[in-house]
Amino acid sequence: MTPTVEDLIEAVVAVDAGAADTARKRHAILAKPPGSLGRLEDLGVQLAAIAGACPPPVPSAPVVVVAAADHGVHAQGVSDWPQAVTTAMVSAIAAGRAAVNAIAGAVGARVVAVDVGTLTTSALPDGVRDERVRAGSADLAVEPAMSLDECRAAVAAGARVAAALVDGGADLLVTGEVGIANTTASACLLAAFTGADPAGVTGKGANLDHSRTAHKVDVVRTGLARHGADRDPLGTLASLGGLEHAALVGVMLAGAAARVPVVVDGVVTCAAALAAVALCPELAGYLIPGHESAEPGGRTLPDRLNEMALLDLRLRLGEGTGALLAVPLVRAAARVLGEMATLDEVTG
Ligand SMILES: Cc1cc2ncn([C@H]3O[C@H](COP(=O)(O)O)[C@@H](O)[C@H]3O)c2cc1C
Ligand SMILES: O=C(O)c1cccnc1
Repeated sequence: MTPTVEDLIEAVVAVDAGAADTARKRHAILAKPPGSLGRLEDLGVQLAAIAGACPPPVPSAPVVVVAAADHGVHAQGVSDWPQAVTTAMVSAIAAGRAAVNAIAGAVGARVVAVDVGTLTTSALPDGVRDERVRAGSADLAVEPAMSLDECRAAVAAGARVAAALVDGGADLLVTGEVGIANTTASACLLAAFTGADPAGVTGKGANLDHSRTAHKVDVVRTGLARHGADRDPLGTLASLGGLEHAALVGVMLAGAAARVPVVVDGVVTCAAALAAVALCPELAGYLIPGHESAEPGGRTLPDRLNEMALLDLRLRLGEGTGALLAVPLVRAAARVLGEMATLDEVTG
């Protein structure tokens, strides 16, 4: 039976403060000046807290889940790309030819594409999981992007995929997405969940012409105004988010429920992460901000987690590319705790 959103939230337990403490103490006695591995030390502590063990396991089977969906808000002229590009990119990913595939290959991660709601009605390419809830979300500027039931179905779809991957041995989940116009929906979620002014979290996405960025901000304002301020997190996600955002919320919740770390990518996955943390505050301990997107909302999740992102490479693509590049850092942080000698051991 597919778990409900409430079941998923309930299944996430707080990370282990005792294991975190053990990791902090270990860092203090390893053969290095205490604190000298900086952000990597905090990451090691987080991995220990997630696993409930120090040293934490070194992830050996990372999987990037690329959730794909189309967006009705495209009708407002917020992206310079036709919606057909979403489906084209799903095919490219299935064929192993997208940026996410190249980078996943470089860091030893598996790529799993999940179609939660493209406009395509024909058969999906081999290897793409068909979890389509509906053919694209509605235009958030004029009506709720999804019904609550559709939103719940998309969360459940993502959770199903993540649970199956973890059952199959995945020990690090990496979030990715494609969906033309999804930076508009993301800006709505970022503004709704942080209280930021839309102008501060809305950017050019996939190179929207500069002259139309102000219009994109207006569309985000319209969506926020139409949605109302007093909705609960699931209502906010349904009204303003995309099907891929909802599916990624499910991936994050199911990953955390299985005590698997989840690496978050750029602004689109950050928007999903903020929705997920609003639904389930305990989830925050399982999220690793992989990189800081060059989009204006790039700092929202790191700020919410009170932690710097692992990388800043001026990336602004999505697909999971930035989060994947952080995978070697996650492995390194675990290896430091598991493999280094103590200062006493080396000085005899
Ligand atoms: C060829 C291509 C490949 C992509 N891969 C990721 N995105 C990224 O850009 C899109 C969001 O930007 P906007 O909101 O401006 O439409 C999403 O598909 C996102 O994953 C792409 C965009 C394009 C054009
Ligand atoms: O940071 C991102 O996730 C991003 C930026 C631009 C376009 N698509 C995604």
